[in-house]
Amino acid sequence: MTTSDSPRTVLTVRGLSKTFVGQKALDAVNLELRSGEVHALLGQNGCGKSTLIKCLAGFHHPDEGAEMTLDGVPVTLPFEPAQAAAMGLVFVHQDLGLIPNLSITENFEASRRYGTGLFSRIPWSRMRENTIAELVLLGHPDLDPDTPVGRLPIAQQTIVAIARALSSAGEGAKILVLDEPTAALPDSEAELLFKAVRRVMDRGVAVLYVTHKLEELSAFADRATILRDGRNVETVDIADTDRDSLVRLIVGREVEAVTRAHGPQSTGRELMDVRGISGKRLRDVSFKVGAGEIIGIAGMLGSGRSELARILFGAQEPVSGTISVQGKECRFRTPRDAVARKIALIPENRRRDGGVLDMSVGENLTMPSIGRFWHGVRLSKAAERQWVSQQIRDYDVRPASSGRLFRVLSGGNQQKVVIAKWLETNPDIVIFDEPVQGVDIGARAEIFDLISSAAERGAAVLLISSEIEQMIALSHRILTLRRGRIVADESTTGLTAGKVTQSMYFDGERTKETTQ
Ligand SMILES: Nc1ncnc2c1ncn2[C@@H]1O[C@H](COP(=O)(O)OP(=O)(O)OP(=O)(O)O)[C@@H](O)[C@H]1O
Repeated sequence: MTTSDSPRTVLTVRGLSKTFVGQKALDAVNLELRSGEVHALLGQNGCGKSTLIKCLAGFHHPDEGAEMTLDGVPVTLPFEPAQAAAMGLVFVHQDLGLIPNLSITENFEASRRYGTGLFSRIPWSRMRENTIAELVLLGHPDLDPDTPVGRLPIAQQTIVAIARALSSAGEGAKILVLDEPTAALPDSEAELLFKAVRRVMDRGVAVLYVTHKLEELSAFADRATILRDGRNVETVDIADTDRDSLVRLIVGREVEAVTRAHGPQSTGRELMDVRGISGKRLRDVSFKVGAGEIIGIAGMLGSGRSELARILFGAQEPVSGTISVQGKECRFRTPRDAVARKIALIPENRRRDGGVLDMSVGENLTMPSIGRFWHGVRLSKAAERQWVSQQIRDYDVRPASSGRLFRVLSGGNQQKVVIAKWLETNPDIVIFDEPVQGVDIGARAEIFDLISSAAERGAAVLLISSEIEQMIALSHRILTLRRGRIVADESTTGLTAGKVTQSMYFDGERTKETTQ
């Protein structure tokens, strides 16, 4: 807590339940937020964090019987999103909702006037001044309000989204809710965001902060409320609670920290040879990967990591260079070509690229493996059902229901479905792009096991991740990309996260965002 005033209770929520068809997502949840605190909301995937936030935002209406006060005054439930904003509750979701081609000022204005005659008779100079004022309050006088937001690094885009949300609050912001703002940020950029949020706390705003990254909490959060299966477990002071205790409260059992999980080194059988690949960002990228080998790929956002994944999976054609699989040169025009060569990609953006939102969990799981249930001209529905139930159990997808739409699964459970669906095709080469983004502390360990087992089974694994320490723990080698080029290719024996981070950023001239 950094504010000098003694904290007051800003928000109380008592007995809040939310029932969806066939499922109680929240069961009599209580929450109390104080002015000037960062209050973490923690829990496993599917425990109800987003549902609670959406109830606070007026997006979901809670079941009858809940009570809420704001600054001691009872709030009439349910309310609509516009009322939430007018009461001073502001939200920054993982999808920041910014329009990349518009300037910072235009993004501020777009959110304010959305639906009421966009850009008609706008006093631009005043708008620009207001935008600058809001950015200055967050400690960013350096941000030019005329810059298109798509050109900013993600940390600064998040700061713009926070500034915009704060500026949109009717009576002034009382509560800022941040839903996993660091999920897509490399650890090295998170501090920039924390600094901005500390300034928000200094204004006496209560910050409700959802994260799965427990290591962030000690430097940043004051208290945490932990949910499990839609119910309160406990509210704790972070300063008095060590990491192991937090994990126990979240998961309900001990979870081993990631150990160095290297299985046997490459068997020496080369599976893929990438030579001189260039693309929009990539420049002359070459490497080989063998059966049983895990290669970690490090790099800042924009370094070309995800472009590399797309090219190797046939989702983008390279400008030049060759890809050979098991000694045979291949030209991938579409992902179908790559799948035919037994390549799988677990993509970064699972909602957009990973699963079909309006198909069921079962249909998503069987999509790439459907061939195994055809016996001649007959599709064995019973065998398919049995297989789907088995996958749901093996990958611990919650709730364990094959008929549920992929769209309504929590983020981490969507990720488990996408991983299951691809690993069950028995790929020779698997590319994981940020596989544990948004995944809870218990399921992370399971996903790391799945990555190791894929290599132990003889697959070649490419692991793109912003979590450098864990990537070193799992991989045999790390390739570091900077501005589209491989700048380091190192064995992980004795390699430190500091050294990798330095290669990611440092080329004599530190990038602007890391020096502020
Ligand atoms: N619109 C909906 N219809 C039906 N069920 C839903 C809906 N939205 C959420 N759920 C269910 O409610 C439960 C809580 O989901 P929620 O998204 O709140 O979890 P979460 O704690 O935010 O998870 P994560 O950490 O993975 O984001 C889940 O079982 C989810 O499937």
